[in-house]
Amino acid sequence: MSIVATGITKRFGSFVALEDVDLDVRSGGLTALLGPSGGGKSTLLRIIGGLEDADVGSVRINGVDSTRIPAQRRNVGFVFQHYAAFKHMSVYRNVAFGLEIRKRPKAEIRARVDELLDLVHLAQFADRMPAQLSGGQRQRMALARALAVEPSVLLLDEPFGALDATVRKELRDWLRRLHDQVRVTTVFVTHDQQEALEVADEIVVINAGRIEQAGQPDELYDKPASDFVMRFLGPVTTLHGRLVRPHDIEVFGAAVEGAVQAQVARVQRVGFEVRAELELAGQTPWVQLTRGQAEALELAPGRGVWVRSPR
Ligand SMILES: Nc1ncnc2c1ncn2[C@@H]1O[C@H](COP(=O)(O)OP(=O)(O)OP(=O)(O)O)[C@@H](O)[C@H]1O
Repeated sequence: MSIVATGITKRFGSFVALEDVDLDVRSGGLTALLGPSGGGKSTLLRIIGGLEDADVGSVRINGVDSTRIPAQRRNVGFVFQHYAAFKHMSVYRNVAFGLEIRKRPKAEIRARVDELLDLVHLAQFADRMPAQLSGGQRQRMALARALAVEPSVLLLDEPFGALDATVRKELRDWLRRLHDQVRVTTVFVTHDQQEALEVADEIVVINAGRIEQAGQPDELYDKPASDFVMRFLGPVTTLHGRLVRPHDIEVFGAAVEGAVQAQVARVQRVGFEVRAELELAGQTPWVQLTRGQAEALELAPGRGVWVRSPR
């Protein structure tokens, strides 16, 4: 089920939240809307889902013009950062809810809910109440509930935003695997570039109401269309007046062709990597090396090295 949003403009009073935005999400993909806070990601997601109306523009879901179709009839599943579970219902009933109000046969509901609880690894918690789950388990329940009614598209707004770093990391791996299994067209909002790079097939970078660039993760990382995208997707430093990735700078212990001499100002170890701040003709670029590279170069403050910028 593809999603095509065309010429979307949305204002709140005189504030322009989205300006003439075009988005094309292919069927079965996992697409991240990535960008800084306030850029318009959630607004775009809400417009796709029908929770918000665009002032101008249209939304087509699987070829059908959905612009005027209310949210309940768009057949989309939503998961938000702070998921509103039914507190007085068990995990099982929370997941079954959408099917029960659609008056599906009991046996069918049971089979579907069991299958979903297996899928989100919550089968053993079916009888618990939401308050007895961890944050990560609750978000998995939310995913199961959203998937229960077989939505044509799944819209996730910072689904792991409220969880700590370790659980976030676990859930991203899990979401990737889950998506490989169910293949439902999914759009998720995140401001975390690592999350987008690890999980998404396609990343759409949104800033100040506009799309900066859309493409596959590697494409955006290797060929950013603007300094903004380059900065947003990973660490950068300036060498010879040009924005480059610190790990793309080559460092040598002796003069080689195309390299210029610099002096090591500071060396910092961060886990498995080493960052060295250099002094080079009044500039202070920094480079990122492996521990092995740093040891081979005997990197230490005051040492002279030769650096070559990436092509
Ligand atoms: N209902 C509203 N009324 C007024 N302004 C709004 C409304 N909803 C959103 N905005 C404004 O529109 C802009 C875009 O908001 P949006 O939530 O889409 O951004 P975002 O990129 O998702 O950011 P975040 O990650 O912080 O949620 C923000 O400046 C926000 O304050």
